[in-house]
Amino acid sequence: MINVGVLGATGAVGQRFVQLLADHPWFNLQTLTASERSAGKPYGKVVNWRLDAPYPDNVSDLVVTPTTVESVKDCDLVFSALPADVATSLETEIADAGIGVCSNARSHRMDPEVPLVIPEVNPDHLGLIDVQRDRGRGGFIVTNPNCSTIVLALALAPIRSFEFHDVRAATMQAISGAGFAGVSAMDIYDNVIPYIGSEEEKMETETLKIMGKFNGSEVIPAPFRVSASCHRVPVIDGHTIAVWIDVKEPVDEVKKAYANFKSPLSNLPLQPAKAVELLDQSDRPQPRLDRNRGRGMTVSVGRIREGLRFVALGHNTIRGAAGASVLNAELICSKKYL
Ligand SMILES: NC(=O)C1=CN([C@@H]2O[C@H](COP(=O)(O)OP(=O)(O)OC[C@H]3O[C@@H](n4cnc5c(N)ncnc54)[C@H](OP(=O)(O)O)[C@@H]3O)[C@@H](O)[C@H]2O)C=CC1
Ligand SMILES: N[C@@H](CC(=O)OP(=O)(O)O)C(=O)O
Repeated sequence: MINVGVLGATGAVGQRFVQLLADHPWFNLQTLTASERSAGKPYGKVVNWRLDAPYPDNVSDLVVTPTTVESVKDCDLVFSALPADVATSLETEIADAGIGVCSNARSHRMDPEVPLVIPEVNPDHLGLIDVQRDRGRGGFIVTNPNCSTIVLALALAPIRSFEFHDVRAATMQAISGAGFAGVSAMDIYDNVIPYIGSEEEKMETETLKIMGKFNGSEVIPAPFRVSASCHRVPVIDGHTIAVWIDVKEPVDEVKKAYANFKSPLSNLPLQPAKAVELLDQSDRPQPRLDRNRGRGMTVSVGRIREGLRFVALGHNTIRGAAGASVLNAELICSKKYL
């Protein structure tokens, strides 16, 4: 078993980590950190469990520690669900202290030596761990993408061998993406908010890094353009994206590419049977009906029409956050980086 901790374990993403790690076959969840407000008390006493999944009783007695390097010194690997302003320096210090960091935070995603990984799309980018180690780092930082970016990149993966230059995406993003205290009921009820700070820029840059080529020392970004428009909608979980892309192949051929898409992974505990699932019904995917496919790890694609146009959907705090990080960690272990 690999000893792991969760940084920011009481938050929206932190709780998802705890849910996914409490009974994980490879990882022994031994450390939970949060802010000074929560530190020193048993997790069961400070966490306000708000997931639609049972609370894992076996973590109740773990005493929450402050979020410091010292707190995680006995861990082999930590999962970070920290606010980005806290994550930036702390994740660096933890990795420099010899511990692996799988982070959800945006802080290091675009650092040239940090892999930004989706296991089914760019597993080879983990080679950047060697680049970090070659310059003397004992541990490593590996990141997963922004929650909208990961849905878009997985939806593009089955058609990446077709020629295209221009991807346009309009998101409809769930309120859980903003954290528990993120959007008030007065703001979101009966409403759509057509602005999510920096989200469009993240989709436009992260997608190109993920779908870029790793040449052994750096990632050369993919040569197409992404243009995004991001919107918050009154959905609890599940980000939906309408996509337009200048693929010239006929719809039937595109559908075949989705139907035939095979994940390159095998035997990772959290990998879904289908990373991308093509839905035939004319009114799918829908967040309430489709976000939990593959235990929240499957991205659903539907409404493929000439143009080329389609709709993609993924669970933003599972495939878009904690689940993405845990799958990255499983890949890291299977590649013997840990
Ligand atoms: N991949 C993705 O796209 C996604 C990434 N995220 C990212 O994940 C991170 C967490 O998001 P979310 O769970 O929504 O946030 P929350 O606000 O719900 O939770 C924040 C967590 O960090 C802790 N924390 C807050 N301030 C400090 C501090 N100064 N020092 C130590 N710990 C602190 C909190 O502890 P306490 O309870 O004690 O306050 C809590 O455990 C963010 O970086 C966010 O951007 C989020 C969603 C999707
Ligand atoms: N911005 C995302 C969640 C998030 O925190 O993203 P990031 O980790 O890229 O900052 C959302 O609102 O749904």
